[in-house]
Amino acid sequence: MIYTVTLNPSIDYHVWIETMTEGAIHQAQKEWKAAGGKGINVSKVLHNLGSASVALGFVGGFTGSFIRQQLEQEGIKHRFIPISEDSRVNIKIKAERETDLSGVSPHIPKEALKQLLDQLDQLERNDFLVLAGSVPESLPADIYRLIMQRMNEIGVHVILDAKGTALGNALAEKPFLIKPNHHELGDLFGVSVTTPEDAVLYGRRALEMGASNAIVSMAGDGAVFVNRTTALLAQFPRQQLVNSIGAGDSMVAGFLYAYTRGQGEKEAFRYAVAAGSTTAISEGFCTPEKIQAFLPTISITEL
Ligand SMILES: Nc1ncnc2c1ncn2[C@@H]1O[C@H](COP(=O)(O)OP(=O)(O)O)[C@@H](O)[C@H]1O
Ligand SMILES: O=P(O)(O)OC[C@H]1O[C@](O)(COP(=O)(O)O)[C@@H](O)[C@@H]1O
Repeated sequence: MIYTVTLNPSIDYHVWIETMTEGAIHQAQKEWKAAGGKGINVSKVLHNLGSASVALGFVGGFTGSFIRQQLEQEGIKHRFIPISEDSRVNIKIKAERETDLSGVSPHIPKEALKQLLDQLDQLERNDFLVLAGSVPESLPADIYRLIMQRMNEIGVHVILDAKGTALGNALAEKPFLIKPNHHELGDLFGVSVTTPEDAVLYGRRALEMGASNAIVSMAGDGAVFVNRTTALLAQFPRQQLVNSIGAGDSMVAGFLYAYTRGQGEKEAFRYAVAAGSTTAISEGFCTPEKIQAFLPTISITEL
């Protein structure tokens, strides 16, 4: 079974305005509200592709009720732990460029964390667990590392999509896959990652620190896959970005979908890129049809 953990779910409030002017009152032209947070997005994309998963994490208040309801309406299984404070709202303003405003995280009580750890202790050998997104301040900063230590005892494969210290200190627990974007990978090593060659170099450093596989996404410039034996670059024809939200999460879901259906790393990587890109160039998340149409446009070369 595939499980996703979202420690900090959100309602993503997407709003379209013509021009953003500081200090002005803006009239929205269009809006769209979706249950979000990285693990939840991975569960949504897996569901679109026909793979079941169970979404775990903390939700609370009226915003938490919306998140639960939306997953239930879409037929996505969840075992969220209730908390008393409201889940956050993340605002995505689409004008000439996109501007994001992430809401304040709710407090996660110690008992709620214990409940999550108890749930995770029930996972079974060879399950896949996606740990994705930011860590609320009330949780230990090394929570992903602590969870992974427990998962390693069971034999669960962990996919980690995190940044900063939450990523850095969890690498030693040997995640099966990490998916930093090039900025996040650069931040980890205090450098700037701007070319595929940089992505291979620093992706390999992340492997030396413990990861088994790494996808380094580079937005419209493609993506790099590295493990101990291979380094691949995926490229595709440049297209107009429509929605960057959830593109990275779609990559994680795409890789997992293809890999758990027996595809090798190269084909799973190709599928991941097609999933990420079709989310990025259309409204709403990727679908199997859009992915199938995009796959032949991707070229994969060895670096
Ligand atoms: N303008 C674009 N055109 C096509 N694909 C894109 C574009 N922007 C992003 N993507 C796809 O989404 C993936 C993830 O985007 P990126 O911005 O690197 O990650 P994240 O969303 O995690 O920050 C990229 O590797 C690529 O496949
Ligand atoms: O937990 P974080 O890092 O604040 O990110 C949460 C945000 O990331 C998203 O999951 C989108 O992530 P990506 O664009 O990286 O795929 C949004 O749904 C959510 O608002």
